[in-house]
Amino acid sequence: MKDVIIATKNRGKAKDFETLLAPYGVRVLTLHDVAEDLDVEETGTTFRENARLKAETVAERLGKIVIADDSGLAVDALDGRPGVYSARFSGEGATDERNIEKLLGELKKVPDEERTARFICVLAVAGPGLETRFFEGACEGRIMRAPAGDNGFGYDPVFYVPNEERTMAQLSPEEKAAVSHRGAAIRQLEEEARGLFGTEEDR
Ligand SMILES: O=P(O)(O)OP(=O)(O)OP(=O)(O)OC[C@H]1O[C@@H](n2cnc3c(O)ncnc32)[C@H](O)[C@@H]1O
Ligand SMILES: [Mg+2]
Repeated sequence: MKDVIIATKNRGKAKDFETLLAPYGVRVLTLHDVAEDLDVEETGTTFRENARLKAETVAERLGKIVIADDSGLAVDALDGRPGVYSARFSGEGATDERNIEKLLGELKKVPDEERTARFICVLAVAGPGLETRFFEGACEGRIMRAPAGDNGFGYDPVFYVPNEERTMAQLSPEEKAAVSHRGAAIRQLEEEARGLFGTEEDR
């Protein structure tokens, strides 16, 4: 079975990738499996810069092809915040719960029709002798007034997906894969980088 290395320590993201890559019959490995000690500082100011930093640092260390995911939530009423700072929105020791609490607090006075937002995902693929390539996906939605649903991670419980009439956390993993920013980015990658997950015969 072919291994696909995702340069992440986020177990929620890793689960998303397992669902997304299930059709390819590959095994998803994360930093927890291949380089637990490695902590890449996300010093960039764009998703692209941070995705590049994570992918290239880990690819260099391992001497293998690596995919990194830098993603986040852009809220229109907050001029695109928290954006690249989504994971660290509530500061030191941020958790998904505290990030959601801060977000709902900042949006308290924002009326329903102005609560539009999007999830953004940039994937970087890096490897020895390869020029790093980028693939992007987005998912449009609205920020709820209270969390709903237990699936997913991060801001999923407060991210309402209009076409599904539910929050991202109320979707099954397969349903999320079909509509999410991460799903869109992976499909882009699949289209442009055929063979990365193995040939037809390998599957
Ligand atoms: O850097 P790695 O180790 O991959 O893990 P991370 O959680 O720090 O990942 P990012 O730096 O890319 O920050 C992304 C944050 O954006 C949010 N986010 C991204 N994708 C999401 C999704 O599918 N559902 C909910 N929240 C998401 C969530 O808060 C993430 O922690
Ligand atoms: Mg991170």
